[in-house]
Amino acid sequence: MAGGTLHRPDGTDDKYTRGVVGVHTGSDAYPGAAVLGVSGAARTGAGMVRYTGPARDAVLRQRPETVAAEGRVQAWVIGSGTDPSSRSDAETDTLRGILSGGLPVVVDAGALDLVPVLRSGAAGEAPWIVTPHARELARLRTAAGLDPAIPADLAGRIAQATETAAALGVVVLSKGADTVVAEPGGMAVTVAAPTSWLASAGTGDVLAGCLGAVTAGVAGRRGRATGSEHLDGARLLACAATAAWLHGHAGAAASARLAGHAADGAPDAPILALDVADALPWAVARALAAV
Ligand SMILES: NC(=O)C1=CN([C@@H]2O[C@H](COP(=O)(O)OP(=O)(O)OC[C@H]3O[C@@H](n4cnc5c(N)ncnc54)[C@H](O)[C@@H]3O)[C@@H](O)[C@H]2O)[C@@H](O)CC1
Ligand SMILES: Nc1ncnc2c1ncn2[C@@H]1O[C@H](COP(=O)(O)OP(=O)(O)O)[C@@H](O)[C@H]1O
Repeated sequence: MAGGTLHRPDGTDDKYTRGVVGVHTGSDAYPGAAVLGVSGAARTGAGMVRYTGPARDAVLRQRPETVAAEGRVQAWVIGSGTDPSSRSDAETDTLRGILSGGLPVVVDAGALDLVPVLRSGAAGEAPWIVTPHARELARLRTAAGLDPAIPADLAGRIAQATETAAALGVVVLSKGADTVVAEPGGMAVTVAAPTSWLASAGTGDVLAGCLGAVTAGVAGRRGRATGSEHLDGARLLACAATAAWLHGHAGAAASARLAGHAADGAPDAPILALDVADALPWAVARALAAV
């Protein structure tokens, strides 16, 4: 699963070959989502996380290694912790600029509304991974002229994600206990979460950051190897599946750790989103050990 998408740095690497993630998320209403996404990206092993959104102070308090300045980026994360109904025109212009920049973009939560607007009638594919939960996917499908009904079973969710990916020309990561990833060419992968303690506020923000880091890393290494950092749908699908796996296993590891590996065998405990971010290095180590 992690073969080709994760990489143990060696003596030839620097922070740019390891991937720079640009995170433009959060708002006055939801600064925590920015902290969670930046933490998810940093803990997945990004070479650098740049943060360009409005929650700078909160982000730097939690993660002082974050670079809060514009500069080179290999993949973006946008939308987490934002509400399109209160977005300013200037902010919409900023998001449109990121989306039209040609780099991979993880599009979450409050930026999802821009995807059908920009992709309707557009030719080819865009290097974007949209990360809706069930209700956000229904909204996205309504805006794209597709049936918004939430499917009753996994087969229906796979068909729905595949259809959405083809219609919009983007990769779709449909969140839930089973995360379904589909790309515009028709390939789809399902990643089952090993724990449902993940169903708590903010874990999706951590996933978006984790996915940004995996994607930036793949783009950075591809750029060094081939001179082009472009990632097609199949590569973006592999990044998304890897991030879903890392996120799920980080959640399970955090849950087991917080249960204290109790002598009576109690295997798991509630987790918070930041616990998931903090356990991501363990999941990366486990995935790399399996390559
Ligand atoms: N600490 C923070 O700052 C956090 C900020 N968050 C942000 O809060 C904003 C609103 O997020 P919401 O997800 O509540 O927004 P939505 O407006 O999409 O969700 C609201 C409604 O959607 C339904 N819904 C939510 N998740 C669902 C699911 N998985 N399946 C089916 N229906 C579902 C529920 O009925 C809920 O009342 C987003 O921008 C998000 O990024 C959240 O991520 C939580 C943590
Ligand atoms: N029942 C569940 N079992 C396992 N994982 C779940 C379950 N429900 C949600 N998740 C995962 O938790 C995360 C929730 O993300 P999201 O709905 O965006 O929440 P938030 O916006 O609060 O971060 C996703 O990664 C999703 O796949």
